[in-house]
Amino acid sequence: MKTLTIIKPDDWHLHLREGLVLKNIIHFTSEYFGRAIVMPNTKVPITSIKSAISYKKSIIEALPESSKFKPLMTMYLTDETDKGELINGFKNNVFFAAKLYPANATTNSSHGVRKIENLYKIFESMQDSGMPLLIHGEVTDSEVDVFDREEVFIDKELSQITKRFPKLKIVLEHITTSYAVNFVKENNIGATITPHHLHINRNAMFFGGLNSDFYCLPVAKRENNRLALRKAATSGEKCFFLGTDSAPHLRKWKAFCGCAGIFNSPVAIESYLTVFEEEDALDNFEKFASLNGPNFYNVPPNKEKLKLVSRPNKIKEFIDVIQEKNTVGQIKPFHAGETLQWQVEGKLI
Ligand SMILES: NC(=O)N[C@@H](CC(=O)O)C(=O)O
Ligand SMILES: [Zn+2]
Ligand SMILES: [Zn+2]
Repeated sequence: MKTLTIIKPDDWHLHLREGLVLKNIIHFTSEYFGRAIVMPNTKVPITSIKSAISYKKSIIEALPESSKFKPLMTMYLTDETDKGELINGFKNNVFFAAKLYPANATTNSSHGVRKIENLYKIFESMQDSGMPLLIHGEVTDSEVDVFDREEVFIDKELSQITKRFPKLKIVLEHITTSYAVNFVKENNIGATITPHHLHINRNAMFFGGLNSDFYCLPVAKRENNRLALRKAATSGEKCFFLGTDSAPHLRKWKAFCGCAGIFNSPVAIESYLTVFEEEDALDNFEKFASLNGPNFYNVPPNKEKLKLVSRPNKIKEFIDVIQEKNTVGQIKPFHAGETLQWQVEGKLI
């Protein structure tokens, strides 16, 4: 039996949600990842030190007993963001980073930023204090084709930001195109890559009829882009690191409104590993999962290890959301019903 032991990974882009969903899903991340950057697009977004502290407290209370998992909090930038609040929160270790959602670009982003230029003063202070800027990189103009929104964002917005703020620590989140891969490499910024964008191309959304299970934002693109992402992720290059963008939506909502987001935390490590094995790059997995992120963010890698075993691993069709022993909802995980060939030692889903 093939095994692989790596330094425990971190998830540099994660949605934990709140309340019952948070309580039911957090263990999928907290058991197998040392830290995670928690996205601030909760129903009422995390826009202040106070709300970040209380959200962090609810996450810690939801953790399994004696868990050492560390949630890293982010502040949701809006047109009204107060620079003092942001930088103070960073200097006092409340915020690990700031998150930029162009208004209405994705799930729960209606409070996002309408004119990015208006944030330039804030970016200057972030650059001075070393605070990372995490970006959902898509324009929202209705004239721009949904499949072109990442590229247009890079040309219209990101290239301006990198030019004006060359020392600002920027992560382009969940990249989906070869254009983004090249931009990241050439401009000294970082990027997260999700498991689903390594496995599916845009055909998946039309598999067996309109299929919202594979709908996320940015949407998966053409096959040539998927191949470029696989090459980037498995290259071991320092600018690319693990960020699952695991984004749970209850089945009833997903089926009803087709909301954007794929829930992959129950299978993320196994899903990535499948890709690394297929690309004959298992040797680079630890870099992508456990070393490149800490290197980018200037934090030490985790001390613990994680053992991965090559054996058939059948993934459940649904993860139940349980309240006082009753199933009150379900969430479909990525790879539902498939059998993967890797498993984190001791994990059953
Ligand atoms: N990726 C998604 O499709 N959805 C995310 C938001 C995001 O990361 O853009 C969500 O919060 O559901
Ligand atoms: Zn996003
Ligand atoms: Zn996300």
